[in-house]
Amino acid sequence: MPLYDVKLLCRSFVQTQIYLAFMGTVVDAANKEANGSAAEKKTTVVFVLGGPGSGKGTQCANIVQHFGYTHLSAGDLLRAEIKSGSENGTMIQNMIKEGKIVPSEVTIKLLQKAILENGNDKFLIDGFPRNEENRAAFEEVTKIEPEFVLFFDCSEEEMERRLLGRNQGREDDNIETIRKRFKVFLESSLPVVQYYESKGKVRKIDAAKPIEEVFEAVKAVFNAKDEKAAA
Ligand SMILES: Nc1ncnc2c1ncn2[C@@H]1O[C@H](COP(=O)(O)OP(=O)(O)O)[C@@H](O)[C@H]1O
Ligand SMILES: Nc1ccn([C@@H]2O[C@H](COP(=O)(O)OP(=O)(O)O)[C@@H](O)[C@H]2O)c(=O)n1
Ligand SMILES: [Mg+2]
Repeated sequence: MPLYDVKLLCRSFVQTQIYLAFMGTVVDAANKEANGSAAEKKTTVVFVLGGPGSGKGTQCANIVQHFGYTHLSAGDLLRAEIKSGSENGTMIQNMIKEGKIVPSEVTIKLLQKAILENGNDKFLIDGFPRNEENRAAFEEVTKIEPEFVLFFDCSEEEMERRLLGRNQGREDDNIETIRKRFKVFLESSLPVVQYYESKGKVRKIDAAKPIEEVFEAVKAVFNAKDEKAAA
């Protein structure tokens, strides 16, 4: 091969390498964006907390209809993970049956995936954070601070009545597990509500009232947020 052709070949090889290296960087950047943390995507998060049976899921469905949020229930995500046959399935199932809180790492991964896969930018996160570990780890991993915390306040007596009548075939809606869940709520979840209270973020709702009346109070909270944003 003439020397000239060899030089040309070498030059085109080098150019191809530079091009590939450049494209690699572009692809890396695109991947980083796709897999990036939930905070990189501008997200509004409202935590929906309250004891088991206080009406979180019921009211979240109403909020979705009226205010365009996406509802992410930590409990629903964990139950879906059991059904999917994941390697964590048995561990999650055992913890739910005992009313215990699943390690944050597992729940946060599910929440983060759901946020990133969704086109919406505002989320109701229902039943999370349920303890201090949930709260701190979510903040650390996602860097997301909740806009506010909707807290459904209801007596144990009323919550117990509702859970025993829920009829969704849940393995944890039996009196033995319900008592354990109430204990976990008082000992581990209420301190999280108190933490956000100290930051002025809690919007407390009287959840013992009928569904429609509770939703009137919920609407007032979201309307006030929208008015504040428009001002
Ligand atoms: N305000 C309410 N009054 C009476 N029953 C309610 C009320 N809100 C919800 N329920 C019923 O109570 C049960 C528990 O509600 P749910 O929304 O699943 O609560 P949570 O998600 O907080 O456990 C359901 O059967 C639901 O239909
Ligand atoms: N952040 C969370 C939320 C739920 N869970 C588990 O899932 C169970 C059911 O949660 P849920 O939010 O669906 O229950 P409800 O409060 O809606 O009745 C809890 O009792 C926990 O065992 C958890 O481990 N961590
Ligand atoms: Mg629920």
